[in-house]
Amino acid sequence: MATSLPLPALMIPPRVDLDDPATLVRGTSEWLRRANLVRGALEANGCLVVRCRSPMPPELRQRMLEATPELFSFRTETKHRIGGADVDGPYKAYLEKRDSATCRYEAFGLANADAGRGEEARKFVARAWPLGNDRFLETLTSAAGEMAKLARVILTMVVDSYGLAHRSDETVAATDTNFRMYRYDMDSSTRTSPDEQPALGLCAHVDASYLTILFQNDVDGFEMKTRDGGDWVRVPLAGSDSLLVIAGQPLVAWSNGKVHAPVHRVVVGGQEDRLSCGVFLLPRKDLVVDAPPELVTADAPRRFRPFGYMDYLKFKQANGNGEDVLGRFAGM
Ligand SMILES: O=C(O)CCC(=O)C(=O)O
Ligand SMILES: [Fe+2]
Repeated sequence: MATSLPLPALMIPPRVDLDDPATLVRGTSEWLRRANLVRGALEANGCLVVRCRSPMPPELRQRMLEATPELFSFRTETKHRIGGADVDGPYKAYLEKRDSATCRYEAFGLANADAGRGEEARKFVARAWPLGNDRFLETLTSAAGEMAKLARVILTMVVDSYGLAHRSDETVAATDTNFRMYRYDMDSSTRTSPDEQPALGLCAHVDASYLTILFQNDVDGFEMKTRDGGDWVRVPLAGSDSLLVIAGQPLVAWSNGKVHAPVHRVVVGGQEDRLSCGVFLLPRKDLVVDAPPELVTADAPRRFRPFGYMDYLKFKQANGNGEDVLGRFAGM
């Protein structure tokens, strides 16, 4: 007989309406009001939902999610070839984790799909479909590009909201993006039986991005810890016109500890694959991550030493994914 599964408490993140950031004019009181809401949410629990139909329309999300199963249906060797050369750091070009009871997902990553003339996306699609797949290419280029745009708008809002509008452009310019597509696989070999506990799809971790923005199909499973600790809480699906925004540790360091980067994980256990996509807005590889002098004051003494982003990634890879990793690496 099926046992009832313990359901985690729900955590409803604050929602901020950024329905069309293009109509939000930087520097206006309306821009600043919403920027303050975004920053407040990132400081409180490192997490918010943004309502956004442009630049990332629901229709494009839908198209992207519908396109990914075809990509995941290639043979494993082909998937590694499609992924291309591994990029440095945690965001591998193609990653498969299904070997243990603790993780079961696979993901494709695409660095800077929005840069230049979309060369990276074109190469990616050509590796998968040597004869071309214009529809997939268009979907991938648009989705990755629009998500990157949105992530940069949100980072601009955060920096502006600290009263540091004069630093926003340089901060945002010194970023890379990585667009990722995930499948939490519920195929017959890994499917949980009805009386089995839900399994971890993605282990508990903190993100190595400034910001991560996610959307998914209608299979939930995203769980996090709030700033005050305690049990895991489940974040409900954001809804078809909304996206989930999470802060990562580089933003904690940049904000001198004001922003919180939540530990989060994905729990799966239903009968249906969970598909998700997201953009990671990352400090550029050569960047020294440091809090701006305005955020280091007598009342808020320096929390972290300046550090090279790549050095942080290497440390994180070697020393685990926990919340304490930034403090151990760069804490003062
Ligand atoms: O798939 C998801 O919803 C979460 C992915 C995630 O947390 C990550 O890759 O860092
Ligand atoms: Fe994450």
